[in-house]
Amino acid sequence: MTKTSIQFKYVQKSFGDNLVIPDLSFTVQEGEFVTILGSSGSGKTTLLKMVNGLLKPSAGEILIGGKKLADQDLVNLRRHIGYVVQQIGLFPHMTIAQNIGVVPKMLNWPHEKIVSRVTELLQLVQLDPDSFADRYPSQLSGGQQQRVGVARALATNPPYVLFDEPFGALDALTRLELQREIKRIHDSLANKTFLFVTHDINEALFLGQRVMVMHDGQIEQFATPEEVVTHPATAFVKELLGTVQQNEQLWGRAHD
Ligand SMILES: Nc1ncnc2c1ncn2[C@@H]1O[C@H](COP(=O)(O)OP(=O)(O)OP(=O)(O)O)[C@@H](O)[C@H]1O
Repeated sequence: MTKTSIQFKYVQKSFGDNLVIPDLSFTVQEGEFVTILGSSGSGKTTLLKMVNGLLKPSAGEILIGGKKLADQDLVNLRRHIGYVVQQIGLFPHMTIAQNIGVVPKMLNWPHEKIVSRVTELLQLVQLDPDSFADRYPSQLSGGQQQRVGVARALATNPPYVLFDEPFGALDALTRLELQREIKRIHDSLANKTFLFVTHDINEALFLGQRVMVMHDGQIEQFATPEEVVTHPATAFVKELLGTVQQNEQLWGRAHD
């Protein structure tokens, strides 16, 4: 039986007079990989930040694992929610191992447990522990740093992981490689709910078991990639998909 993991009920968010999210309701099931796609300023980051309590809704209710977010201790909640962002913010003066182990250390895990968890996570994100554990962030490529960011977010084995444009700054090939990796990681970890914000339509369609298309703080469509492609629900979704087709046509023409 599927279990509800994250639920928004009539959520509204304003910044001052600016009503960014007028009325948002949706449900994500435990273990789902949901991608959130939308134009710039459509409220995607705001949505993610409301899930981990960095922002509070102006009205409505959010439930995480069936419990009201408003009633939960935020420090404790964030330990159960991994967060990966584009500017991943590794600590420059700490080694890769120390960066990944930062939260376990804060939680007073024994040293041996941290070392074995860091090794396991480096292997999971396909960075050889012998070669990478003792390096510093500046000695890694952008793609490798993002892998460390993913490892760090998974350190305490959180049931929920939020990704905000994690691969946005990477070149196309590295991006493709990391997309495959993140899909493999989701498949290999049981019951982890991933919410993944992206501007990239192909990325959203490739990764998401369901894709949420947002525009002006509202959901235009929330469906499987197949459904989105074959039955775009609104003119906006159609237009968005049209941009990909247009790119493909241009590409085709360039290679005629
Ligand atoms: N802290 C804030 N104070 C005031 N306005 C904000 C704040 N955070 C976001 N906004 C506004 O809310 C709207 C939605 O922003 P948000 O960052 O959620 O969009 P987004 O879909 O993630 O955009 P992008 O794809 O460009 O990152 C924007 O108009 C933004 O200017």
